Amino acid sequence: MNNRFTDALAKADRPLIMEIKRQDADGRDLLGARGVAETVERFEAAGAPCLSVVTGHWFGGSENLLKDVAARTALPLLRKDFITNGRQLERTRELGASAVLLTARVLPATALARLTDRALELGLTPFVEVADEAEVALVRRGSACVVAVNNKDIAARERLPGDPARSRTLLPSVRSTGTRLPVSASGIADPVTAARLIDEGFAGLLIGTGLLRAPSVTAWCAAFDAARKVPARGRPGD
Ligand SMILES: O=P(O)(O)OC[C@@H](O)[C@@H](O)c1c[nH]c2ccccc12
Repeated sequence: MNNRFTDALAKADRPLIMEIKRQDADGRDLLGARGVAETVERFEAAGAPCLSVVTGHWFGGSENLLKDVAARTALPLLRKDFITNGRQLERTRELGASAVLLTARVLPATALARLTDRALELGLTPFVEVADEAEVALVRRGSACVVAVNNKDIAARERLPGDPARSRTLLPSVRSTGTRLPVSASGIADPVTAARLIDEGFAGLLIGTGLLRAPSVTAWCAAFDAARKVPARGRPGD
């Protein structure tokens, strides 16, 4: 099985899944003059272990964006979209991703189970996003998945601010799914909040807007490293 995404995240000193997203949920541009090429370079230079690419049209994404990013980097890629069928999973692999978002909030339980199995069959890591206890209970084959708590509400199209307290509350049950990679996702902009989530036991964080709007990704990461109680080993640039 292809575990490139999970291996890279598990080994990372700075376990930040940096996200490339064209627009926020209100249609405001997030890439600016930098465009895709420079954004990928900035994230790679900051030592990202893997990247997330939003192909969902709510956020200005497309399959071409994933193709474009895959052509520019060898880092493992997560595709973020609203996946509902097996054909989209096959396409995700063809486009060069090694992990795929499955959103518990928008999928019937049977579909979530079927898509988890199919993703694993195809060698894709399911990145299962949950927002409450009932959704955590739907996760299957957790030990083969990344299980991520979404701090924002996808049903409100992520227009409301995120609340990292949701991640804290759900961490014990997320762990009980068997995942070795609990992740906190969305609405994390401040490096000190990010550091606390890692100190509290999250194996990774998924950050889009916060890093895309940061004047310097390197400076953001330095502030994150400095705020961590357990320092990262052998950081790039040390
Ligand atoms: O930009 P943020 O607040 O850091 O959020 C990132 C990510 O979690 C968000 O883009 C996202 C969460 N669920 C999704 C579903 C589809 C597309 C995108 C998403």
